[in-house]
Amino acid sequence: MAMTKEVRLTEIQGRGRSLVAAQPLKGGQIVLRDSPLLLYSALPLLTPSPPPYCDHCFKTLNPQTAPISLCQTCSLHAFCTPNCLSAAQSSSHTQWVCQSLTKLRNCHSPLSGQPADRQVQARFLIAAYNLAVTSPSSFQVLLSLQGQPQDSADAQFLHSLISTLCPPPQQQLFSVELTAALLAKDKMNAFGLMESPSEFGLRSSRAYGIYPKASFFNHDCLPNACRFDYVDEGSTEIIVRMIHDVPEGREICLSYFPVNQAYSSRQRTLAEDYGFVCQCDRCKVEASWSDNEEVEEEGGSAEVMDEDQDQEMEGESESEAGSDIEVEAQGEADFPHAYFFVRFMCGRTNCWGTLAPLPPKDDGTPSDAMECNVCGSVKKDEGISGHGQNGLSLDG
Ligand SMILES: C[S@@+](CC[C@H](N)C(=O)[O-])C[C@H]1O[C@@H](n2cnc3c(N)ncnc32)[C@H](O)[C@@H]1O
Repeated sequence: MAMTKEVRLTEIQGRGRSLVAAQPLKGGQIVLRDSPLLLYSALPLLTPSPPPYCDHCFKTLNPQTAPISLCQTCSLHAFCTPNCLSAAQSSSHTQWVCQSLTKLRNCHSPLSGQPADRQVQARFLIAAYNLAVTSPSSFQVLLSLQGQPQDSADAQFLHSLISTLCPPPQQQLFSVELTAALLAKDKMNAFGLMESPSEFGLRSSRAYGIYPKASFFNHDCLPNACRFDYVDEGSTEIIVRMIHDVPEGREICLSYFPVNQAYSSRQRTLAEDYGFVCQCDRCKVEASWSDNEEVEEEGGSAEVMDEDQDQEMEGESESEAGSDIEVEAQGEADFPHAYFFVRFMCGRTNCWGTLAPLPPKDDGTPSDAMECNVCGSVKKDEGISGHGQNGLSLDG
Protein backbone atom coordinates (compact mmCIF):
# COMPACT_ATOMS: atom_id res chain seq x y z
CA MET A 1 0.00 0.00 0.00
CA ALA A 2 1.46 3.41 -0.96
CA MET A 3 1.99 5.50 2.15
CA THR A 4 3.77 8.32 0.31
CA LYS A 5 5.34 8.29 -3.13
CA GLU A 6 8.62 7.48 -1.42
CA VAL A 7 7.54 4.57 0.85
CA ARG A 8 4.97 1.80 0.75
CA LEU A 9 3.55 -0.31 3.52
CA THR A 10 4.05 -4.04 3.26
CA GLU A 11 4.03 -7.11 5.49
CA ILE A 12 7.38 -8.80 6.11
CA GLN A 13 7.34 -12.23 7.71
CA GLY A 14 8.60 -12.08 11.29
CA ARG A 15 8.61 -8.27 11.27
CA GLY A 16 4.93 -7.38 10.74
CA ARG A 17 3.92 -4.21 8.90
CA SER A 18 6.98 -2.52 7.46
CA LEU A 19 7.82 0.45 5.27
CA VAL A 20 9.97 -0.11 2.18
CA ALA A 21 11.39 2.25 -0.44
CA ALA A 22 8.90 2.68 -3.29
CA GLN A 23 11.69 4.18 -5.46
CA PRO A 24 15.47 4.65 -5.16
CA LEU A 25 15.93 7.11 -2.31
CA LYS A 26 18.68 9.66 -1.77
CA GLY A 27 20.37 10.67 1.48
CA GLY A 28 18.47 13.60 2.98
CA GLN A 29 15.27 12.83 1.08
CA ILE A 30 12.10 13.26 3.12
CA VAL A 31 10.14 10.00 3.04
CA LEU A 32 7.36 10.76 5.50
CA ARG A 33 5.72 13.67 7.29
CA ASP A 34 3.32 12.66 10.02
CA SER A 35 1.02 14.49 12.43
CA PRO A 36 0.31 13.19 15.94
CA LEU A 37 -2.91 11.49 16.96
CA LEU A 38 -2.20 12.86 20.41
CA LEU A 39 0.60 14.57 22.32
CA TYR A 40 1.23 14.66 26.04
CA SER A 41 3.82 16.19 28.32
CA ALA A 42 6.81 14.08 29.40
CA LEU A 43 6.87 15.83 32.80
CA PRO A 44 5.47 13.96 35.82
CA LEU A 45 1.98 15.25 36.55
CA LEU A 46 2.83 16.40 40.06
CA THR A 47 5.82 18.54 39.05
CA PRO A 48 5.48 21.69 41.21
CA SER A 49 6.78 24.24 38.70
CA PRO A 50 4.68 25.05 35.63
CA PRO A 51 6.05 23.45 32.46
CA PRO A 52 8.18 25.75 30.31
CA TYR A 53 6.29 24.64 27.17
CA CYS A 54 3.00 25.42 25.50
CA ASP A 55 0.58 22.72 26.62
CA HIS A 56 -0.76 22.25 23.13
CA CYS A 57 2.13 22.53 20.64
CA PHE A 58 5.02 22.11 23.15
CA LYS A 59 6.93 25.10 21.85
CA THR A 60 9.19 26.67 24.51
CA LEU A 61 7.33 29.52 26.26
CA ASN A 62 9.14 32.81 26.44
CA PRO A 63 7.06 35.27 28.48
CA GLN A 64 9.72 37.97 27.93
CA THR A 65 9.14 38.02 24.19
CA ALA A 66 5.52 36.85 23.88
CA PRO A 67 2.70 36.93 26.46
CA ILE A 68 1.42 33.48 27.37
CA SER A 69 -2.28 32.52 27.46
CA LEU A 70 -3.37 30.70 30.61
CA CYS A 71 -6.34 28.36 30.80
CA GLN A 72 -8.94 30.48 32.63
CA THR A 73 -10.39 27.46 34.44
CA CYS A 74 -7.33 25.77 35.96
CA SER A 75 -4.74 28.59 35.59
CA LEU A 76 -2.17 25.81 35.46
CA HIS A 77 -1.89 25.16 31.76
CA ALA A 78 -0.11 27.74 29.64
CA PHE A 79 -0.29 28.19 25.88
CA CYS A 80 1.99 30.09 23.52
CA THR A 81 -0.82 32.04 21.79
CA PRO A 82 -4.59 32.58 22.17
CA ASN A 83 -4.93 30.45 19.02
CA CYS A 84 -3.16 27.51 20.67
CA LEU A 85 -5.36 27.91 23.75
CA SER A 86 -8.53 27.87 21.68
CA ALA A 87 -7.32 24.89 19.57
CA ALA A 88 -6.49 23.06 22.83
CA GLN A 89 -9.92 23.74 24.32
CA SER A 90 -11.56 21.80 21.52
CA SER A 91 -8.98 19.00 21.42
CA SER A 92 -6.18 18.36 23.92
CA HIS A 93 -7.39 20.54 26.83
CA THR A 94 -11.15 20.02 26.87
CA GLN A 95 -13.16 20.74 29.98
CA TRP A 96 -12.90 17.08 30.99
CA VAL A 97 -9.09 17.02 30.59
CA CYS A 98 -8.80 20.28 32.53
CA GLN A 99 -10.95 18.99 35.43
CA SER A 100 -9.29 15.56 35.47
CA LEU A 101 -5.73 16.89 35.55
CA THR A 102 -6.70 19.35 38.29
CA LYS A 103 -8.18 16.54 40.41
CA LEU A 104 -5.13 14.34 39.87
CA ARG A 105 -2.88 17.18 41.03
CA ASN A 106 -4.83 17.56 44.25
CA CYS A 107 -2.68 17.07 47.34
CA HIS A 108 -4.73 13.98 48.30
CA SER A 109 -4.27 12.50 44.84
CA PRO A 110 -3.47 8.77 44.82
CA LEU A 111 -0.80 9.76 42.27
CA SER A 112 1.33 11.50 44.88
CA GLY A 113 4.14 9.18 45.85
CA GLN A 114 3.82 7.29 42.56
CA PRO A 115 6.92 7.08 40.36
CA ALA A 116 7.42 9.68 37.65
CA ASP A 117 6.80 7.11 34.89
CA ARG A 118 3.37 6.28 36.23
CA GLN A 119 2.45 9.95 36.49
CA VAL A 120 3.37 10.33 32.81
CA GLN A 121 1.31 7.23 31.96
CA ALA A 122 -1.64 8.93 33.69
CA ARG A 123 -1.16 11.90 31.38
CA PHE A 124 -1.17 9.58 28.37
CA LEU A 125 -4.37 7.83 29.49
CA ILE A 126 -6.17 11.14 30.06
CA ALA A 127 -5.13 12.17 26.52
CA ALA A 128 -6.22 8.81 25.07
CA TYR A 129 -9.59 8.68 26.87
CA ASN A 130 -10.18 12.24 25.70
CA LEU A 131 -9.31 11.26 22.12
CA ALA A 132 -11.98 8.54 22.26
CA VAL A 133 -14.56 11.28 22.76
CA THR A 134 -13.15 14.10 20.62
CA SER A 135 -12.09 11.92 17.67
CA PRO A 136 -13.41 8.33 17.76
CA SER A 137 -11.82 7.53 14.37
CA SER A 138 -8.36 8.61 15.60
CA PHE A 139 -8.92 6.52 18.74
CA GLN A 140 -9.57 3.47 16.53
CA VAL A 141 -6.30 4.19 14.67
CA LEU A 142 -4.51 4.29 18.02
CA LEU A 143 -5.99 0.90 18.92
CA SER A 144 -4.91 -0.56 15.56
CA LEU A 145 -1.21 0.06 16.30
CA GLN A 146 1.14 -2.70 17.39
CA GLY A 147 1.34 -3.54 21.11
CA GLN A 148 -0.03 -6.36 23.25
CA PRO A 149 -0.75 -5.77 26.95
CA GLN A 150 1.55 -7.63 29.35
CA ASP A 151 1.72 -6.74 33.02
CA SER A 152 -1.65 -5.46 34.22
CA ALA A 153 -0.56 -4.00 37.60
CA ASP A 154 -0.06 -0.49 36.18
CA ALA A 155 -3.25 -0.81 34.15
CA GLN A 156 -5.34 -1.77 37.19
CA PHE A 157 -4.02 1.08 39.31
CA LEU A 158 -4.36 3.69 36.57
CA HIS A 159 -7.75 2.41 35.47
CA SER A 160 -9.16 2.64 38.97
CA LEU A 161 -7.75 6.15 39.22
CA ILE A 162 -8.89 7.57 35.90
CA SER A 163 -12.18 5.79 35.30
CA THR A 164 -13.61 7.50 38.40
CA LEU A 165 -12.94 10.83 36.66
CA CYS A 166 -15.06 9.84 33.65
CA PRO A 167 -18.77 10.56 33.35
CA PRO A 168 -20.82 7.33 33.79
CA PRO A 169 -21.29 6.43 30.08
CA GLN A 170 -17.53 6.55 29.51
CA GLN A 171 -16.77 4.67 32.71
CA GLN A 172 -18.30 1.59 31.09
CA LEU A 173 -16.35 2.10 27.88
CA PHE A 174 -12.96 2.15 29.57
CA SER A 175 -12.31 -1.29 31.03
CA VAL A 176 -9.07 -2.43 32.69
CA GLU A 177 -8.38 -4.42 29.50
CA LEU A 178 -8.77 -1.33 27.30
CA THR A 179 -6.52 0.64 29.64
CA ALA A 180 -3.89 -2.12 29.46
CA ALA A 181 -4.15 -2.17 25.66
CA LEU A 182 -3.71 1.60 25.49
CA LEU A 183 -0.64 1.49 27.73
CA ALA A 184 0.87 -1.17 25.47
CA LYS A 185 0.25 0.95 22.34
CA ASP A 186 1.90 3.88 24.06
CA LYS A 187 4.95 1.91 25.19
CA MET A 188 5.54 0.51 21.72
CA ASN A 189 4.72 3.52 19.56
CA ALA A 190 5.30 6.81 21.40
CA PHE A 191 7.91 9.12 19.87
CA GLY A 192 9.66 11.61 22.13
CA LEU A 193 9.84 15.24 21.07
CA MET A 194 13.38 15.94 22.10
CA GLU A 195 14.72 18.56 24.44
CA SER A 196 18.00 20.12 23.35
CA PRO A 197 20.70 18.23 25.26
CA SER A 198 22.60 20.29 27.79
CA GLU A 199 26.30 19.77 28.19
CA PHE A 200 25.99 18.16 31.62
CA GLY A 201 22.51 16.67 31.60
CA LEU A 202 21.23 13.59 29.84
CA ARG A 203 19.16 13.96 26.73
CA SER A 204 15.45 13.92 27.43
CA SER A 205 12.02 14.36 25.86
CA ARG A 206 9.72 17.30 26.52
CA ALA A 207 6.64 15.51 25.21
CA TYR A 208 5.55 12.24 23.69
CA GLY A 209 3.36 11.77 20.65
CA ILE A 210 1.68 8.92 18.83
CA TYR A 211 2.37 9.22 15.10
CA PRO A 212 0.29 6.61 13.28
CA LYS A 213 2.26 6.34 10.02
CA ALA A 214 5.71 6.70 11.57
CA SER A 215 4.73 3.83 13.91
CA PHE A 216 5.11 1.45 10.97
CA PHE A 217 8.89 1.88 10.85
CA ASN A 218 10.72 -1.15 12.16
CA HIS A 219 13.99 -0.99 14.06
CA ASP A 220 17.56 -1.51 12.89
CA CYS A 221 20.64 -0.88 15.03
CA LEU A 222 22.24 0.73 11.95
CA PRO A 223 19.22 2.65 10.65
CA ASN A 224 19.02 4.05 7.13
CA ALA A 225 16.58 6.82 8.13
CA CYS A 226 15.99 9.00 11.16
CA ARG A 227 13.28 11.29 12.31
CA PHE A 228 13.36 15.03 13.01
CA ASP A 229 10.98 17.32 14.85
CA TYR A 230 10.94 21.08 14.80
CA VAL A 231 8.77 21.73 17.81
CA ASP A 232 10.32 25.10 18.66
CA GLU A 233 9.55 26.24 15.13
CA GLY A 234 5.88 25.64 15.86
CA SER A 235 5.45 22.24 14.19
CA THR A 236 4.34 19.05 15.92
CA GLU A 237 4.99 16.96 12.80
CA ILE A 238 7.62 14.26 12.66
CA ILE A 239 9.69 14.27 9.50
CA VAL A 240 11.58 11.12 8.50
CA ARG A 241 14.64 11.65 6.27
CA MET A 242 17.03 9.19 4.68
CA ILE A 243 20.49 9.01 6.26
CA HIS A 244 22.00 7.73 3.01
CA ASP A 245 20.97 6.41 -0.41
CA VAL A 246 19.06 3.11 -0.63
CA PRO A 247 17.69 1.19 -3.62
CA GLU A 248 14.00 0.63 -4.34
CA GLY A 249 12.55 -2.23 -2.25
CA ARG A 250 14.92 -1.80 0.69
CA GLU A 251 13.23 -1.70 4.09
CA ILE A 252 13.44 1.72 5.74
CA CYS A 253 14.26 1.44 9.43
CA LEU A 254 14.78 3.81 12.32
CA SER A 255 16.72 3.07 15.48
CA TYR A 256 14.36 3.01 18.46
CA PHE A 257 17.10 4.38 20.74
CA PRO A 258 20.45 6.17 20.45
CA VAL A 259 22.75 4.20 18.18
CA ASN A 260 25.62 4.27 20.69
CA GLN A 261 23.89 1.76 22.99
CA ALA A 262 25.85 -1.41 23.62
CA TYR A 263 24.76 -4.80 22.24
CA SER A 264 23.47 -6.26 25.53
CA SER A 265 21.50 -3.13 26.36
CA ARG A 266 19.98 -2.97 22.85
CA GLN A 267 18.99 -6.62 22.95
CA ARG A 268 17.45 -6.23 26.39
CA THR A 269 15.39 -3.17 25.43
CA LEU A 270 14.20 -4.74 22.19
CA ALA A 271 13.23 -7.99 23.92
CA GLU A 272 11.59 -6.43 26.98
CA ASP A 273 9.94 -3.36 25.47
CA TYR A 274 9.38 -4.41 21.86
CA GLY A 275 9.14 -8.21 22.10
CA PHE A 276 11.66 -9.27 19.46
CA VAL A 277 15.23 -10.46 19.11
CA CYS A 278 17.16 -8.13 16.84
CA GLN A 279 19.06 -9.97 14.12
CA CYS A 280 20.34 -6.99 12.21
CA ASP A 281 23.82 -7.08 10.66
CA ARG A 282 25.31 -5.08 13.50
CA CYS A 283 23.86 -7.41 16.17
CA LYS A 284 25.12 -10.47 14.27
CA VAL A 285 28.65 -9.06 14.40
CA GLU A 286 28.48 -7.82 17.99
CA ALA A 287 26.93 -11.06 19.32
CA SER A 288 30.38 -12.62 19.18
CA TRP A 289 32.13 -9.75 20.94
CA SER A 290 33.10 -9.94 24.57
CA ASP A 291 31.59 -7.21 26.77
CA ASN A 292 34.70 -5.06 26.81
CA GLU A 293 34.64 -4.84 23.03
CA GLU A 294 31.20 -3.26 23.07
CA VAL A 295 30.79 0.26 21.86
CA GLU A 296 30.96 2.53 24.87
CA GLU A 297 27.50 3.50 26.01
CA GLU A 298 27.67 6.89 27.61
CA GLY A 299 24.46 7.99 29.15
CA GLY A 300 22.02 7.86 26.24
CA SER A 301 18.53 7.31 27.61
CA ALA A 302 16.09 5.05 25.78
CA GLU A 303 14.35 7.05 23.13
CA VAL A 304 10.98 5.31 22.94
CA MET A 305 11.17 5.41 19.18
CA ASP A 306 12.82 8.70 19.87
CA GLU A 307 15.21 8.24 17.03
CA ASP A 308 12.36 10.28 20.68
CA GLN A 309 10.66 4.98 22.45
CA ASP A 310 10.10 2.20 18.62
CA GLN A 311 10.24 -8.28 9.15
CA GLU A 312 11.07 -10.12 5.95
CA MET A 313 10.53 -8.18 2.77
CA GLU A 314 8.12 -9.30 0.11
CA GLY A 315 10.08 -11.69 -2.10
CA GLU A 316 13.33 -10.90 -0.33
CA SER A 317 14.79 -12.58 2.74
CA GLU A 318 16.47 -10.51 5.39
CA SER A 319 19.94 -11.49 4.23
CA GLU A 320 19.07 -10.74 0.60
CA ALA A 321 17.86 -7.34 1.75
CA GLY A 322 21.47 -6.81 2.77
CA SER A 323 23.20 -4.12 4.72
CA ASP A 324 23.16 -0.58 3.40
CA ILE A 325 26.79 -0.28 4.35
CA GLU A 326 29.23 -2.28 2.29
CA VAL A 327 32.69 -3.08 3.52
CA GLU A 328 35.46 -2.46 1.04
CA ALA A 329 38.43 -3.11 3.24
CA GLN A 330 38.76 -6.77 4.25
CA GLY A 331 40.08 -5.97 7.70
CA GLU A 332 36.94 -4.00 8.58
CA ALA A 333 34.63 -6.97 8.06
CA ASP A 334 34.03 -7.39 11.81
CA PHE A 335 33.15 -3.77 12.31
CA PRO A 336 30.97 -2.60 9.44
CA HIS A 337 29.39 0.05 11.63
CA ALA A 338 32.62 1.94 12.39
CA TYR A 339 31.86 4.08 9.37
CA PHE A 340 28.32 4.73 10.57
CA PHE A 341 29.57 6.17 13.86
CA VAL A 342 32.18 8.35 12.21
CA ARG A 343 29.87 9.79 9.64
CA PHE A 344 26.35 9.65 11.06
CA MET A 345 26.61 10.03 14.84
CA CYS A 346 26.60 13.49 16.38
CA GLY A 347 29.81 14.19 18.30
CA ARG A 348 28.31 16.77 20.65
CA THR A 349 28.60 15.91 24.36
CA ASN A 350 25.58 13.96 25.67
CA CYS A 351 23.71 14.24 22.39
CA TRP A 352 24.04 10.84 20.67
CA GLY A 353 21.77 12.05 17.90
CA THR A 354 21.94 10.78 14.34
CA LEU A 355 23.08 12.94 11.43
CA ALA A 356 21.24 12.99 8.12
CA PRO A 357 21.91 15.25 5.14
CA LEU A 358 19.61 18.22 4.68
CA PRO A 359 17.08 17.52 1.89
CA PRO A 360 18.49 17.59 -1.67
CA LYS A 361 18.06 20.88 -3.56
CA ASP A 362 15.11 21.31 -5.98
CA ASP A 363 17.31 20.19 -8.90
CA GLY A 364 18.19 16.99 -6.98
CA THR A 365 21.73 18.06 -6.01
CA PRO A 366 22.57 16.42 -2.66
CA SER A 367 23.22 18.72 0.26
CA ASP A 368 26.68 18.70 1.77
CA ALA A 369 25.31 19.67 5.20
CA MET A 370 24.42 17.12 7.87
CA GLU A 371 21.82 17.92 10.54
CA CYS A 372 21.61 16.23 13.96
CA ASN A 373 18.12 14.98 14.80
CA VAL A 374 18.51 15.68 18.53
CA CYS A 375 20.54 18.87 19.06
CA GLY A 376 19.74 20.32 15.64
CA SER A 377 23.36 21.29 14.89
CA VAL A 378 24.31 21.37 11.22
CA LYS A 379 27.82 20.57 10.02
CA LYS A 380 29.52 20.12 6.68
CA ASP A 381 29.57 16.51 5.52
CA GLU A 382 33.17 15.44 5.13
CA GLY A 383 32.30 12.17 3.39
CA ILE A 384 29.81 13.35 0.79
CA SER A 385 31.66 11.57 -2.04
CA GLY A 386 30.51 8.28 -0.53
CA HIS A 387 33.96 7.24 0.67
CA GLY A 388 34.90 7.72 4.26
CA GLN A 389 38.36 7.82 5.71
CA ASN A 390 38.20 4.13 6.65
CA GLY A 391 37.68 2.84 3.12
CA LEU A 392 33.98 2.05 3.42
CA SER A 393 31.33 3.04 0.94
CA LEU A 394 27.57 3.28 0.93
CA ASP A 395 25.73 1.10 -1.47
CA GLY A 396 22.75 2.52 -3.17
C1 LIG B 1 6.51 0.30 16.32
S1 LIG B 1 6.10 -1.26 15.76
C2 LIG B 1 6.66 -1.27 14.11
C3 LIG B 1 5.55 -1.68 13.15
C4 LIG B 1 5.10 -3.10 13.33
N1 LIG B 1 5.95 -4.00 12.56
C5 LIG B 1 3.64 -3.29 12.95
O1 LIG B 1 3.31 -4.32 12.39
O2 LIG B 1 2.84 -2.40 13.25
C6 LIG B 1 7.31 -2.22 16.64
C7 LIG B 1 7.14 -3.70 16.46
O3 LIG B 1 7.55 -4.10 15.15
C8 LIG B 1 8.28 -5.33 15.20
N2 LIG B 1 9.68 -5.05 14.83
C9 LIG B 1 10.28 -3.85 14.72
N3 LIG B 1 11.56 -3.97 14.32
C10 LIG B 1 11.79 -5.30 14.19
C11 LIG B 1 12.94 -6.06 13.82
N4 LIG B 1 14.10 -5.48 13.53
N5 LIG B 1 12.81 -7.41 13.80
C12 LIG B 1 11.64 -8.02 14.12
N6 LIG B 1 10.51 -7.34 14.47
C13 LIG B 1 10.59 -5.99 14.51
C14 LIG B 1 8.19 -5.82 16.64
O4 LIG B 1 7.05 -6.62 16.75
C15 LIG B 1 7.99 -4.53 17.40
O5 LIG B 1 7.34 -4.76 18.61
